[in-house]
Amino acid sequence: MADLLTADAVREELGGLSDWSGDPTGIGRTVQLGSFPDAIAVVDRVAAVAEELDHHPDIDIRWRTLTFRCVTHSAGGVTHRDIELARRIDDIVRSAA
Ligand SMILES: C[C@H](O)[C@H](O)[C@H]1CNC2=NC(N)=NC(=O)C2=N1
Repeated sequence: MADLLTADAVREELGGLSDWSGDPTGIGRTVQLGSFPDAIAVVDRVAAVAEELDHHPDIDIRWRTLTFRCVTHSAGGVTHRDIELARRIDDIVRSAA
């Protein structure tokens, strides 16, 4: 489960995550919400999912723009846990947009 994905595997997974970019050192996406409270609400929902998965994204908050970065810190790179977290973040962003 904590196995590092190869560069090819990361590229392949990114093919199914059209808003994400990255490489084996990490994947990320940026999203702009309608307001600062809307952005914080998304962060709050992502926090709940991160706790559920016991896997946490790095989050940069700038007014209503959020940047998520997913990397498995303990493994030192991207694993399937990051891909799953990215999909769950997309679900939340989609329902907030
Ligand atoms: C003990 C617990 O599993 C951890 O320390 C988790 C928590 N969330 C985590 N999130 C991420 N992104 N990488 C980790 O290595 C990590 N470790």
